[in-house]
Formats: sequence, structure tokens, C-alpha cells
Amino acid sequence: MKRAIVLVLDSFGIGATSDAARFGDAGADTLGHIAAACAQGRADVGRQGPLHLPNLARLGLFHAHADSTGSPAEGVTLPADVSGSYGHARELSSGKDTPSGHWEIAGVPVLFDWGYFTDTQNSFPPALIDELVERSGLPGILGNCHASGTTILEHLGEEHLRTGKPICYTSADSVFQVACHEQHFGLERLYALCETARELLMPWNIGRVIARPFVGETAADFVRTGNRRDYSIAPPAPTVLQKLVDELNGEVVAIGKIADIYAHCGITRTLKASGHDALFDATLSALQAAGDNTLVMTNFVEFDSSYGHRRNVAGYAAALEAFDRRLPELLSLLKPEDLLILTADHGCDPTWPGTEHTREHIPVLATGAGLVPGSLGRRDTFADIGQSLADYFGTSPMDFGRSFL
Ligand SMILES: O=P(O)(O)O[C@H]1O[C@H](CO)[C@@H](O)[C@H]1O
Ligand SMILES: [Mn+2]
Ligand SMILES: [Mn+2]
Repeated sequence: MKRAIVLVLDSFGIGATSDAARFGDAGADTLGHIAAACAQGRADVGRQGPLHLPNLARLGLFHAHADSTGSPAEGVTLPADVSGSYGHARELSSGKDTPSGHWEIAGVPVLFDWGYFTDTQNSFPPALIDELVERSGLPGILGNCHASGTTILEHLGEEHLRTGKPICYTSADSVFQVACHEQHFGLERLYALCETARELLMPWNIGRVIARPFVGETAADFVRTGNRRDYSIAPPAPTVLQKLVDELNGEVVAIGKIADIYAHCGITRTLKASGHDALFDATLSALQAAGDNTLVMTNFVEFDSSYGHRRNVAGYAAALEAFDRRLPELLSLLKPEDLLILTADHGCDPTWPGTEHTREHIPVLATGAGLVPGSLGRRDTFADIGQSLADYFGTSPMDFGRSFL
């Protein structure tokens, strides 16, 4: 029986890549800088002391990090006995965004350039906004700038409630984000607006439109909800997910934002859940129900959206420790022939200037399926994961990547 589980810890980078300087990210290190802050007592909010990830450590996380950066993370002990196969991978894709990372993990790197809105103010072309306003019957828009999604709610959330104008913003990523109040503006109306924006943005080659619903009545208490929705374009070639479905009639269970990120291509079941515990629970039940030729893939989004972008080191550390505590539940469900892979889609170093992603190696932690514990070394592309999955299931090979099985 072939069953693979891929857990994407969104934004969990383990050290800058050799091309990071091109992104302004030379020296970024999501894991290393979190561990250092913990070791130095600078992350004692809601948690205490050195970063404690015993289960990830046993799978080889800190070994992979040391191989990636050249030195062990501060304040952590590298276990003598490692039970997993561990490596770190570079990114071939031109960007450091979520779709690029996920598609490359699935064997399809993004070798073209996305469209970006590079102006930090008045970021969107007037003709685009005019058409969006007209087609959606809006009184206008707010924002029209680069912004952090929580800060912009503090600045413009109340004006949004007064005027009914959606808050549109972007970032260094190829995104068009729309924040609207779930009740005052309406959730379904926000989704419809995003669908129109998705259509209008096709010629601009923008990777994603993201609906960012929020609740609350004043700047002090606005909070984004789990009803976020990502409208991605389709991957440029069949991913390993698609091949598993098309060639082997397999099952692909997408948990969290996975289905949205692959534009619902190559997915047979979608499970939504809000918060890491609920995502973990959904992963466990999907695995318990999984039959032959099944891939269960989960994205743990809070690392990125609640802690990485928010530059919240203690929060990121606490979320990693909580994830680590639950890992034995998953490991105990695995059958020897199952393949488990833990990885990430890019970095988002919470100590780095700004609020953007960081260009980093991702961890590749694999166990099961006859893998021998030990180092997988530096991998040239995230697509080694996709190629390994193709190899494991026996689909036709991917065009990119080298199997580590
Ligand atoms: O600041 P928020 O709204 O979380 O936005 C972040 O999330 C987007 C998608 O990952 C990125 O473009 C980044 O800007
Ligand atoms: Mn991401
Ligand atoms: Mn992000």
C-alpha cells in the first residue's frame, strides 16, 4: 500500500540560499534566528527558554539546518541518533512566494517571472481599479499600496466600515489582497469581488488574489478570520498531485490552503480547518482513512501569516513547539511502507527587516518507505520532493528534480 503525507510548515526556512542576496535576504535564517532568540531569553512570551523541538530534532531538523548554514543553531543539542533522512533544498523558481514554493515541491518550478505591483503607493493601475469598481458596483477602494495585512486594518478598517470601500493592498509577492468585514461588507460579496479581480488580473500575470475577511468593530479589535481564500492561477504543468490522480486514479487529500494554492488541480478531496490544532486533527483523520495511492498534503499557515509576517519570534517558537508536541501522534499512525515528508515553501525570518518572505533553504525531512536514516545533503531544487513522490507512487517522472528514495 502506498500512502504519502506531506506537511508544509509554511515559511519555515532553515538558512539563506546562495542567491539570497538578490532578494535582500543574505543571512536570513528563520529557524536559526528563532533558536538564537530563544537561547538568549528574547522569546519568553507564552513559552520559556531554549527552543525545544525534540521530535523534529530526531527526524534531523537541526542537522539539516547545520548543513544549510554551516553551524548548529544556538542553544540546541543535535541528537546523536537521528531516525529520519534529512536534507535542505534550494529553490529554482524565480520568486520566494507560496505558489512557487508549493508547485516546485510538487515537481513544477516557476521559471517565468510573475507580475508584481512594485510601486509602494498607488500600486494598482487606475484602469484596473476603475473596471473592478464598475463591475462590482463599489463606491471606490481604500489602500492601493504595499502593506502588512494587520497594520492596514488598524489604519483603514474603520474607514472601510464607514464607506463600504474594500481595502486593496499588495506586497513584494505577486498578490492582490482584498480585506473586507465579514458582516458589514459580507463574506460572499468579498469572495465574488475576488473572483472578479482574479479575472481582471489574468493579463497582469499576478499569482494570487487573496480574500482577507475580518471581524471586530474598532481599530483596536479587528481580527482576520479563518475564512481567508486564495485564488491562484493553475500550475504551468501537471504536478505530481495531478499525475497521481490522472495516471493512477489516486486520491489527493488537500488540507488547509493546499487546494487553493494548486488552483484545485490534482485534488480529489479538500478539507478546510482553521488553526494548527484543527489542521493537525484533519491530517490525522485523513491518514486514518487513507487507502492505497493516497497523498495527504497539509499546509500549516499560521507559521507564516500569524508569526513570520508579523515578526513575532516568540509566537513562531511557541507554534513550532506546539507542532512538535503533536508529531508523535502522527508518527504512531504510520505504517512502515508509508512515506512522511516535512518541509516548507520559503522562509519568513521573524527577525528580518520588513514583513516579507525570505529566500531560504527549506528543510526536507523524510521517513518511512525504506529510507535509511542519515543525510540527503543539499538538494538543488524543492522539486526533489515531487520527483521522490513520483518515484514512490510510480507515476511518470517529473521534468525536474532527483528522487531521494
Ligand atoms: O501581510 P499579510 O496580509 O499577512 O500578507 C502576506 O501574506 C501574503 C500571502 O502569503 C503575502 O503577500 C504577504 O504580504
Ligand atoms: Mn507560504
Ligand atoms: Mn506569506
